[in-house]
Amino acid sequence: MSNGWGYADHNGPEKWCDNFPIANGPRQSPIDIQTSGASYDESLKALKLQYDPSTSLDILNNGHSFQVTFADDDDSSTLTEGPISGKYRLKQFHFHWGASDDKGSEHTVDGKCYPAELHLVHWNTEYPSFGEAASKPDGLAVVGVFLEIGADNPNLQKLLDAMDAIKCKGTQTSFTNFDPTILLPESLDYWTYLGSLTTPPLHESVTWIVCKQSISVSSDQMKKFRSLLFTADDEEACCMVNNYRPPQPLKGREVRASFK
Ligand SMILES: NS(=O)(=O)c1ccc(NC(=S)OCCc2ccsc2)cc1
Ligand SMILES: [Zn+2]
Repeated sequence: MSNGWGYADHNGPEKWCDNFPIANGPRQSPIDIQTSGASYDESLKALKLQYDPSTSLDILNNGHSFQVTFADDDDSSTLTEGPISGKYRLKQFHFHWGASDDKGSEHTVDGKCYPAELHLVHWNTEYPSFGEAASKPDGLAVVGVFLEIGADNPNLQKLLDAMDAIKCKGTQTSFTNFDPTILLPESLDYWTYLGSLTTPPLHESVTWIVCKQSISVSSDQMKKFRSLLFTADDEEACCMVNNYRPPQPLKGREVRASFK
């Protein structure tokens, strides 16, 4: 059985450098965002997220998280402005979460962990495809949104309802007419820095855009995330929890804030 990467002791973040030496590179993600070290940059524009719900295709358990994939063969769902130049197309969104409500996010803020983090993954249309863009220094832009324990979030319900159909690794189901805009917080104030994919292949190709404001999720809704499995239906069941990489060294990078 291939010993692919994962989040267990034998194949987790501390072992990724064995097969992906960039894991110890100069611009790895996530990071701890130390708010006192973030500098306000008045030249940063507001994020412009324009998503067409008809581009949502399906929801997949890929054995590391669950992701909703979007048609990206035209500019129907894009990210522009913000810290980036040009136009980036939405490819997919997914989440990272913990085994309990006290952990689960990848980025942290002054050492604070959140129970989950949403990543909206976009690729630079300067390049012909996601796969081409994924290895370029300006190839990707990921918008990160923290989930914080509070009231039930009705905007997560369609995702939660689909989870019964994608319990095991490799399962997927149609997931159409979904507008990811409903997952964004009211304020789009953000921190931004140059980083990487937070899972192998860990390409240092991501402009990270982390929203300051979180969205809510209830403890019960988090339990539904934790009902997913890392494993396929013919394997011993292993709950999909703690699928997050811990913060990585900043190595002198600048973190800018779009807000005072
Ligand atoms: N957690 S993350 O947002 O940094 C993030 C986003 C995408 C991916 N990887 C994807 S979508 O890979 C698709 C396969 C691929 C193709 C070229 S490089 C990887 C990994 C981590
Ligand atoms: Zn992610």
